[in-house]
Amino acid sequence: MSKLLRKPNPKETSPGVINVHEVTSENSPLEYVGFKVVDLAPGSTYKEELGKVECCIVALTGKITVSDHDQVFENIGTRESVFEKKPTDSVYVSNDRTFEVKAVSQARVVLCYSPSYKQLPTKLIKAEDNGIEHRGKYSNQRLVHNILPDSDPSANSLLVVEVFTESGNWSSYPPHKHDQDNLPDESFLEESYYHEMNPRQGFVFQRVYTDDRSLDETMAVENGDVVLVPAGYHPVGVPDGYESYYLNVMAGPKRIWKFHNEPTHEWILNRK
Ligand SMILES: O=C(O)C[C@@H](O)[C@H](O)C(=O)CO
Repeated sequence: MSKLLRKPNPKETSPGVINVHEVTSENSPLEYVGFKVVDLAPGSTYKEELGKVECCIVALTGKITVSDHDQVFENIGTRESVFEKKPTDSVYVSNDRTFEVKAVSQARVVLCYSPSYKQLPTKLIKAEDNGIEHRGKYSNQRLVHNILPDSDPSANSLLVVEVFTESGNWSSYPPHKHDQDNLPDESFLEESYYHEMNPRQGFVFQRVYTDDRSLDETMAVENGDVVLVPAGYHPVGVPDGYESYYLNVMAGPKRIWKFHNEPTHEWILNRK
């Protein structure tokens, strides 16, 4: 059984609030990245008191109202399905605060966590503030929405990005890693992948492997699964006929995304 692949495990934690995934440092190999997926029925409320962690609340689908008890962000969220391929709204809440998420409509919310000690202002990250990038060529094309990139100083550790990969294409490819705290050449960042596919019966393949192959897992990933990347290269391949979506959370000791491509495959980038 894979140590890195997590299947949805829905549990109702309060009326209308279903915890679909929960990745913590206690139940995973990750120390810097925590992650939850929560489904909310209309009118239901998820509440949380943050300790020494910061949180980025992503309105994945549906409409929500978020409050940190000082500010209220009403009716945020822009899409019914991630495959509308438009950016969505998120809210950054710093350590030692409490927050509430109330569902205006049926909603799926992603909560991204990382340890944090210096309190920062709560911030609404509007859909229109997401940086949009088209990366790659040939069968290596993907669309990226940068929700919390390292160029945005709103968080202490968290980096959050969503990636759409077309049918028959590859992403997080050529294989790259960020598992050495060796700046300026490479940063150490753990990573989580929350996956969806369109149509939903699809699957993708993700391999997570280190140079010495002490970690080498190739996973068949289905709709709603989470893949953990404590270290190593982590490419994703998408079969013909299916589109792939994933949301990445990255965090580590320094908030810099500096990756290292696997040298044997770097030629992929240099094709004319
Ligand atoms: O460009 C991509 O294919 C997405 C990846 O960069 C992904 O966000 C990742 O692997 C981050 O390290």
